[in-house]
Amino acid sequence: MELRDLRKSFGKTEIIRGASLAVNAGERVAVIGPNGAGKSTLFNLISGRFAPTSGEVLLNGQRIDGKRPFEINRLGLSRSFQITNIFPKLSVFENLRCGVLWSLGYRYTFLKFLADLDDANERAEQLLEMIKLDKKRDVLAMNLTYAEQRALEIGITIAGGAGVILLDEPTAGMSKSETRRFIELIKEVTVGKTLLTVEHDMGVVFGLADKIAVVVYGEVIAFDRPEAVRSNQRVQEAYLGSHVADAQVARP
Ligand SMILES: Nc1ncnc2c1ncn2[C@@H]1O[C@H](COP(=O)(O)OP(=O)(O)OP(=O)(O)O)[C@@H](O)[C@H]1O
Repeated sequence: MELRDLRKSFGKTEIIRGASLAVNAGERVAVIGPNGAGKSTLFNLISGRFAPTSGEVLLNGQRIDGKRPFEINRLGLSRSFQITNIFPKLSVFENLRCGVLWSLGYRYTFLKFLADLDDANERAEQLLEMIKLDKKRDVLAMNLTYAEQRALEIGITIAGGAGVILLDEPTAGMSKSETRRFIELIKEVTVGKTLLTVEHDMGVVFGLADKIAVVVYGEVIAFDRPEAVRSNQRVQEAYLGSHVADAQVARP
């Protein structure tokens, strides 16, 4: 997955200001940066929610910028849409099956649907075990705990077998012990896949990431192994600068 001099303006304000990044297949990357730096906007550009103002996004060497989210999904990039994407009144198994069928391109093609239903059921059963919710197979999604719902969301995200997975703060709102377990789960289900997460929690960053991309004012100012990023002068200055700025804003 590669970004080349990516730019995005909202009105007259340039929010993404020439971001470049080359993520190798199979790497787990945490995208960090101060509030408002443009991390979510970058994810929106990669997943096709927004079209860039200029620059390129490549997936497996193919340009995907300007394509629609479902087209990008079919090309092998899947983004978690948080728990709003879960059907609360369907069971865990049914939610996963929907994820599988959607990824196979089903909408209302009923005959095709019936022919392939066995495969979808089998895949949904596999996913159920992968996200460790097999004991909750027939529980309605709305009756799961928060952490279980987030696990289900990951299951739906990986349902189609995409090679590149984007997760936006996957452990947000979890307790420390839930977070620890969840990091392990994410690692397990993304083995061999390329993973990008937007993350604020440094425990998650260092527990999960092979590499860290630091976004500041719409640019990737560092992209390296965690230890190297930690000692990077520019990163320290950017974080210190933003903390000082926050503290000044916070002062009455
Ligand atoms: N659709 C939009 N229209 C106008 N401005 C936007 C839009 N989306 C984001 N922005 C602006 O772009 C800037 C970057 O926002 P973004 O959400 O990408 O930052 P972030 O790094 O994800 O922040 P946080 O860590 O707080 O989630 C912000 O100033 C935000 O107000």
